[in-house]
Amino acid sequence: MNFESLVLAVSTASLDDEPAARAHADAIEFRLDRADEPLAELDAYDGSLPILATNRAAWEGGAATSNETARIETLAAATAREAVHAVDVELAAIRAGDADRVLDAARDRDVAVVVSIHDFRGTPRRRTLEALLAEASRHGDVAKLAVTATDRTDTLTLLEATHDATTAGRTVATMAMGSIGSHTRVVAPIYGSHIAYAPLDPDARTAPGQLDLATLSNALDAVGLDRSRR
Ligand SMILES: O=C1C[C@@](O)(C(=O)O)C[C@@H](O)[C@@H]1O
Repeated sequence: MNFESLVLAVSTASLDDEPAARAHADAIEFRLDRADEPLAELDAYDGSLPILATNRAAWEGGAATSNETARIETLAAATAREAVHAVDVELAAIRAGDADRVLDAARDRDVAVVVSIHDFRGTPRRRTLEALLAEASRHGDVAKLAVTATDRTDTLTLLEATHDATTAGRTVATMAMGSIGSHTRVVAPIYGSHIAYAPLDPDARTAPGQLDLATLSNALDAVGLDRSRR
């Protein structure tokens, strides 16, 4: 997965979405936490899109119900599958000292690490966002920050933090969740966000305010963004 340009990832609980997503997506974000048999699905996968594996903890808005050790172990096991080019690990899990297994496995197998932060309540101030992106950058290849916008000032704060982090040489992925933040899914990549997420179907959103895959893909192309597979 080439994070030098923008990666549009279709977010999904099923790898069966790959053929339909291929026309628009550069990668699959496979939500292991939403799948019944994620490792078996990975074993059976024969699609062409590279996979970013996410096993989102319930405490970070995900559906993983296993204990933390098992959750991280599943993610570490995913790094052994050839199609898995990147894994998503929460900054909070790294801070807690729970993520070493997956960080080590990813390093050994040359799998990229996306270090993620989600704020489902609001948008902290710009300096806090910059500090979070700087901290996440120290642990992985991409620092990902999803905040919740409750007014337009929040979206501007997110875009400024994205621009500052990019100017400082960090590789980031950012978005403002919620309907007010929807447009940041198109605009944040202009300011340096390197991953955009979209469900194949609007009904299968994995976060509030997401645009569907075809809509986001067309919008990103319309504003002239350089995409990783194109
Ligand atoms: O962290 C992210 C970003 C996201 O929350 C979004 O807002 O698009 C969607 C999630 O599937 C993904 O893991």
